[in-house]
Amino acid sequence: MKIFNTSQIQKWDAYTIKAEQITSLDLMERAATACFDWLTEHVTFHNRRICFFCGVGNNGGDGLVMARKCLEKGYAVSVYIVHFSSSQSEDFKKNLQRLIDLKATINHLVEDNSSFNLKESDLIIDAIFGTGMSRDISGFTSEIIQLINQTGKEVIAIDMPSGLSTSSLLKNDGMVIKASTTLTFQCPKLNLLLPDYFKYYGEVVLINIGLSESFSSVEPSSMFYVDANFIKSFFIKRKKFDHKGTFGHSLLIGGSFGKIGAIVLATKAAIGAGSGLTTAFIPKCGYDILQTSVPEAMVEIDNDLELAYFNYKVNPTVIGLGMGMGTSEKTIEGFYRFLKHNSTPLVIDADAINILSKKPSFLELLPPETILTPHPKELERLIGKWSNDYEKIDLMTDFTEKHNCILVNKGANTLVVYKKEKYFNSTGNPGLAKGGSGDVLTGMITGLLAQKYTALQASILGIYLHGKAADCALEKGISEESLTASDVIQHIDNAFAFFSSKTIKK
Ligand SMILES: NC(=O)C1=CN([C@@H]2O[C@H](COP(=O)(O)OP(=O)(O)OC[C@H]3O[C@@H](n4cnc5c(N)ncnc54)[C@H](OP(=O)(O)O)[C@@H]3O)[C@@H](O)[C@H]2O)[C@@H](O)CC1
Ligand SMILES: Nc1ncnc2c1ncn2[C@@H]1O[C@H](COP(=O)(O)OP(=O)(O)O)[C@@H](O)[C@H]1O
Ligand SMILES: [K+]
Repeated sequence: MKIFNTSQIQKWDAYTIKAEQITSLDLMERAATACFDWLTEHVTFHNRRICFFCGVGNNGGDGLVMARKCLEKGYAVSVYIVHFSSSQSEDFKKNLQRLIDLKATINHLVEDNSSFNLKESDLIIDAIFGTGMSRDISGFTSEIIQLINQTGKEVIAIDMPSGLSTSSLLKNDGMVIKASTTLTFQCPKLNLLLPDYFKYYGEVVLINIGLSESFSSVEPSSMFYVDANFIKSFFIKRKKFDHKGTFGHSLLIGGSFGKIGAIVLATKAAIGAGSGLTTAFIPKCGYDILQTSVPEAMVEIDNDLELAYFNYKVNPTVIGLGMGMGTSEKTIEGFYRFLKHNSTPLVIDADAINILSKKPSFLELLPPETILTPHPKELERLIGKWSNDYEKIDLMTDFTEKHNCILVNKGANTLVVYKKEKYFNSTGNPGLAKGGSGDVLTGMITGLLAQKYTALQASILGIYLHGKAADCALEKGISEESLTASDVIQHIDNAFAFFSSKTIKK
């Protein structure tokens, strides 16, 4: 799914209105009804008042429609109109009249009279500003936002938490509604994916309001939300006469004394992701462990306790390396010699990234489109510090352009950057925040790259399937707390089941 900015969203709304021959009022009714339906499924109305804080633009209009729907159901409702401007949108005015016709009590919040009283059990709906927020909020509107935040009550934001733009840096931290949930229309917005603003948007729910697909398929964007449909657009199904040679040979290089588990996990994950043949190249001390725990893999050995010579014999299609590798002098020297002679596509993780950070000259030796999978700390060592997410994305862009590589910044909504293109993951959960999860991801990406995927496709498919496998594990009853990296590997088949034609039901 493409990620659009405010002006593109406005164009999308207008295009849909024209294509479907509906009015903007109809579209507002549709959007607000979808939010109301979500509320009725997810919120308890018993012994509770729903307080709608509405601006005077179309976002406020959405709030008014929802308030009307609540009143029609007999729910307790209070409506507060925040008069931040003397001009009101036409659809706002029409919906205000419909609410007045229902004899609803409307509270008007203006510069000199902006106080309101909330009760303990009140639920707040934030419909002050949506995608039309175009400048810093000031005056009594900012006071209202601060007062709402101070109540500490549950807030559900409509489209955007008021005060947060769709896709520009927030200059005035603190002047934004802190929502526990944001019901955003049709597609995610950049600012609803960035870690910096999580404290404002909370859980993000995509509300389908039926905007025209023909618009989104032609409107250009360099930012994408990686969901199932996106994966389907390039997923390769297996054919009857395919054989193990069709799916490449993955070589996983890593491990050191005490960290053989990392390479075991990565090797299993490469096999689980569909690698045709898989070899692990490890220090001698891990030989029995690997042969016993991953009988499907071949094993070659290096020095006793750590990697030093990188003298494997196989001729792989792709190499994934760094997991549990350590950063001893001997390993660094061996890694350098390896890079000097290697031309096989690479997936680089963990200690191998740390070595590249220590020895930036090694970066020149990477083959084109090498995939690097740093977690935030490893990323910082590699590209330097950033003061906000926008700066981080700029630094990542520059780095990938300079070194012709792909960066996979791991975490919630893992971000893949390849030059101007940005891909945000939609799958995964905090159960993945545990040692070993990243080793599984590297193994999966390596196994996918060994097949017929491009480096960018393998990265995107890898992050999606990895997160999806973790989500499937939770659906099977495993808790976020107890989820292990091995559970993720065991559920890779469930993740594939969404795309693959033949699946095994567990
Ligand atoms: N279009 C459609 O068909 C549909 C739209 N939908 C809904 O509409 C929302 C977008 O509505 P919107 O464009 O009216 O913008 P909104 O966020 O309500 O605010 C606009 C007002 O705020 C003002 N303003 C801005 N910044 C300000 C500031 N800092 N301080 C003070 N004022 C400020 C701005 O003034 P201006 O910049 O024009 O001077 C203008 O008056 C969207 O999020 C969704 O909820 C859905 O119903 C689906 C169909
Ligand atoms: N809160 C979270 N939500 C979703 N995914 C997460 C979260 N925390 C971590 N992950 C995922 O778990 C993996 C952790 O990788 P990493 O930090 O390298 O772990 P390790 O090195 O211990 O294996 C990454 O794929 C990351 O995207
Ligand atoms: K809002």
